[in-house]
Amino acid sequence: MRKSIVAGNWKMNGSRSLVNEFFTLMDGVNKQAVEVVICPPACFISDFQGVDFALGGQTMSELDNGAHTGDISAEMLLELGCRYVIVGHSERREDHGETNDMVAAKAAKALAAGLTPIICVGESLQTREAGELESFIAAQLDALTATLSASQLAQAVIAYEPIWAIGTGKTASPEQAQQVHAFIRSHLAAFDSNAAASLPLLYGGSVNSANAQELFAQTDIDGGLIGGASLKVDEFRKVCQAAG
Ligand SMILES: O=C(CO)COP(=O)(O)O
Repeated sequence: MRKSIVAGNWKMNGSRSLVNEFFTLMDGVNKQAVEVVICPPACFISDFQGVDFALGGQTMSELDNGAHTGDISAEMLLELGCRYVIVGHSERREDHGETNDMVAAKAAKALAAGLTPIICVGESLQTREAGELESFIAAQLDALTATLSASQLAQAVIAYEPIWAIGTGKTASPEQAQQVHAFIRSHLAAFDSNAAASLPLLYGGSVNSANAQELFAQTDIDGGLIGGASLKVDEFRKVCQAAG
């Protein structure tokens, strides 16, 4: 049985008062059935001390330390109590020029340090309409399998986030999402069938309490990576409940 995971990516949103509202998040959520993760801006991570859900960073450096202004290391995230870190979000790829190889290096560094990377992949509308969806995602996955061992891959999480569905209110249909998740799993199976079968695959892109249940019910969808709907505690709790 693969683990169900619902991760909230706050992006560059939130405040200390929003953090305080999230101390009740797990009321009525079945903790045995779903692993809940909040990835706030790094400056708020330590304000979550004592919560009964997991914490994650939104990005990290592939380097250990040094003269890299503004960056944060795996060790620092661990020291703040994180167990997860998002790597390769399309917004990082676009805003900060992160390449497939850089994302793979970050994932490898996270795993070596003992963090679970939530590795994001996903295509733009232009790529999808050009019929290049599978080759585009295959290239993103191939960079990972060129860098990670099979046992490392088995400890990672992959999130499929079609760029055209992020923050647009335009969710992939459950069938569209399932189709890509099945492709990801079968592509990774050529590298290592055990890792491909056991790896949690999350869907992200305009998930909310109204559509979560149907998405999470798909065979190869093991939970979600949630943006906008993770900023309201009542709404996010319902999304977590839909996975458990
Ligand atoms: O990018 C996302 C999560 O990482 C998805 O964002 P939305 O849920 O706001 O579409």
